[in-house]
Amino acid sequence: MTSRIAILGSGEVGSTIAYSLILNPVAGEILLVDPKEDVRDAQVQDLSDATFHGNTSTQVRAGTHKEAGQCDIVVITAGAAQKKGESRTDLVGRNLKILGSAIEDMKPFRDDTIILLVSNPVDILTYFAQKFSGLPKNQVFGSGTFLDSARLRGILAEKCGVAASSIDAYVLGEHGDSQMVAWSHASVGGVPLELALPDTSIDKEAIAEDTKKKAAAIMESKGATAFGIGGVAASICKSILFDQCNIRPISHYQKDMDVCISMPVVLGRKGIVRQIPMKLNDGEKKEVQQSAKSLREIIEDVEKEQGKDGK
Ligand SMILES: NC(=O)C1=CN([C@@H]2O[C@H](COP(=O)(O)OP(=O)(O)OC[C@H]3O[C@@H](n4cnc5c(N)ncnc54)[C@H](O)[C@@H]3O)[C@@H](O)[C@H]2O)C=CC1
Ligand SMILES: CC(=O)C(=O)O
Repeated sequence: MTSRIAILGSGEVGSTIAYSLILNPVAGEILLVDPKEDVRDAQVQDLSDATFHGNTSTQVRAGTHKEAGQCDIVVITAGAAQKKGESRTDLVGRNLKILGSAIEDMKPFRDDTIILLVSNPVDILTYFAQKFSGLPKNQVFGSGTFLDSARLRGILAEKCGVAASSIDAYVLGEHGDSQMVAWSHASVGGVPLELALPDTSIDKEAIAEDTKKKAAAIMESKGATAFGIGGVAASICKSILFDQCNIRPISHYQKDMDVCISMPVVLGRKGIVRQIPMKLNDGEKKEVQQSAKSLREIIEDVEKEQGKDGK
């Protein structure tokens, strides 16, 4: 059977994810779902023109929320993006409302549908998407700090003169201001960073800060980010549909803290197969807990304002 990916939101991010999925074919069909029908249809036409390069059999068409609920993967990019000076968490009120109504419109879901959250604040929306959808928690997760980790590797690669693909380094916690870098696990070619690059001076604090601020720096000049998340979301979809069992830092439910934050997991056809336990040092553990705490406070504020169900 043809695999199908629905993308909710056909704006900057949704259309770029669709484009990445066409260039690196992952699914037979991509459905774009957006209440702005004129924009959606124009994106379908434009993207269809990109399917003629001979390397893809992917079809793109407009779809409904109901059809999305029956797809293999639903990628949610619906909602507002940050304006200059706004943080991701400033979007919570606007985007939670959109998320709630979009999920109701998609019901009933196929039992094995996977929901990938991209809209911000992605960790908070992932938490509520799990509640709203009623799907198993391993099937509802967010792109989280996979994008930040890619940014970190890119910066490290440039500083060290090593290919980014040879660097293993994770940003964990919130996809946002309280994120942290798990330096104790950073390695180059499997060798701890300091051992592998003894002559390279690395200002870890500055690198972590540049990684965190990269989205804001891009937005300052071009108003939005899209290509990075386009590649990241398409790669997540590929890990799922091809059952690749890649290890990725993805936002998912943490029972002990009752939040969704990013830690490394194995990603396969059923979604999150399992978490990879990381032996963080005491300082890093504290940073992750602090990050989770800041998200828990936002969740509690939302629940206080809108009732326990967040709607
Ligand atoms: N997680 C990540 O790493 C990243 C997340 N983002 C987030 O992605 C989101 C989308 O950003 P852009 O595409 O730039 O915004 P955009 O404004 O270009 O597009 C959003 C689209 O969502 C549509 N929409 C609204 N309600 C909908 C519904 N119920 N169903 C389907 N579609 C609906 C709108 O009509 C609009 O076309 C933002 O929240 C942004 O912060 C952006 C970049 C990276
Ligand atoms: C906008 C956003 O979340 C990012 O580019 O990281």
